[in-house]
Amino acid sequence: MSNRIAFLGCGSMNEAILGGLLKAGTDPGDVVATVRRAERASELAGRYQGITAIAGEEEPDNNRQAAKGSAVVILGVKPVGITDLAREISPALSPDTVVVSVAAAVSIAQLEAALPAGQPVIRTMPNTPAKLGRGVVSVSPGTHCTPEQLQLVKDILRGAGTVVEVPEEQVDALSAISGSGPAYAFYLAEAMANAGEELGLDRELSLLLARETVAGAGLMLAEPGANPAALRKAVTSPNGTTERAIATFDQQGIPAIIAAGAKAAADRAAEITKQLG
Ligand SMILES: NC(=O)C1=CN([C@@H]2O[C@H](COP(=O)(O)OP(=O)(O)OC[C@H]3O[C@@H](n4cnc5c(N)ncnc54)[C@H](O)[C@@H]3O)[C@@H](O)[C@H]2O)C=CC1
Ligand SMILES: O=C(O)[C@@H]1CCC=N1
Repeated sequence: MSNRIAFLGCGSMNEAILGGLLKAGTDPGDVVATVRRAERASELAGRYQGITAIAGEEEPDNNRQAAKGSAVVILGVKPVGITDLAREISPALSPDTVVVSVAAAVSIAQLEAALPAGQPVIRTMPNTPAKLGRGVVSVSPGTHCTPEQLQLVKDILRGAGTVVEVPEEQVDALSAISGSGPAYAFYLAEAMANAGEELGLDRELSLLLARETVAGAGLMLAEPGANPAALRKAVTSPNGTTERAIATFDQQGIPAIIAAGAKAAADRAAEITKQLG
């Protein structure tokens, strides 16, 4: 078996994983990516020198070509298209190719039903900081995935960030925190930038302050053993300005609002799973 990794459907998420893996030292010669449009294939091939990118509008069997002979294929299309893609590549898969899905809400059972009997499958839930090697990626092995195959995929995904193994029942909850979570952090930065403007700062300055502050705080959180509550307390002088801000957030119910948002994300995943039935 080769070392080849195929990224089928290389949009935001699969490109982020691909970027993280290359940054961590994966040989670009071992990477093949498929997309729909030729323009996007050229963009990827230009950005990541040495990979192969094949556009469906030029080579309609691009996904099968890429899957054939690959050790691992990573399905990165939208949930609604993923079982069709699995069926499409089935004739090109060797029995020991590990099929990895990054799709939210698509169950291992749904994936396995669309693939040849006995095909090893791993359901994952990554996030976009994978691009910098700072993502979180969950793995949940399917029925036919051996411990060695799971280890191989964990070792590969480590290039994208922290790998955690979770039972499939926990993926929707995990997705509501780490899968969607980067968007929550960016949303906070947007809201802070707007707040600064309302306080009279220039738009550009306010955006710079918000970006650098959220990024700097993120780096502190990334230090080993970091505790968000302790870090927050270190900024909060007794009877000072931060204390007043946090008290206002608490009074206005921000923690409950965040919990409600996360629950809505997890509920939506369950709803999509049912719809895809
Ligand atoms: N964007 C994110 O932060 C995260 C996304 N995901 C999952 O990743 C998957 C993809 O999401 P995004 O990357 O955001 O979407 P996207 O739309 O950016 O990427 C999908 C890509 O697949 C291509 N594509 C569609 N059908 C194709 C086919 N038959 N053959 C080849 N290429 C095809 C599209 O042209 C597009 O470039 C979804 O299933 C989503 O649930 C999971 C975690 C986080
Ligand atoms: O919004 C979504 O459905 C995907 C899954 C987690 C992040 N993005």
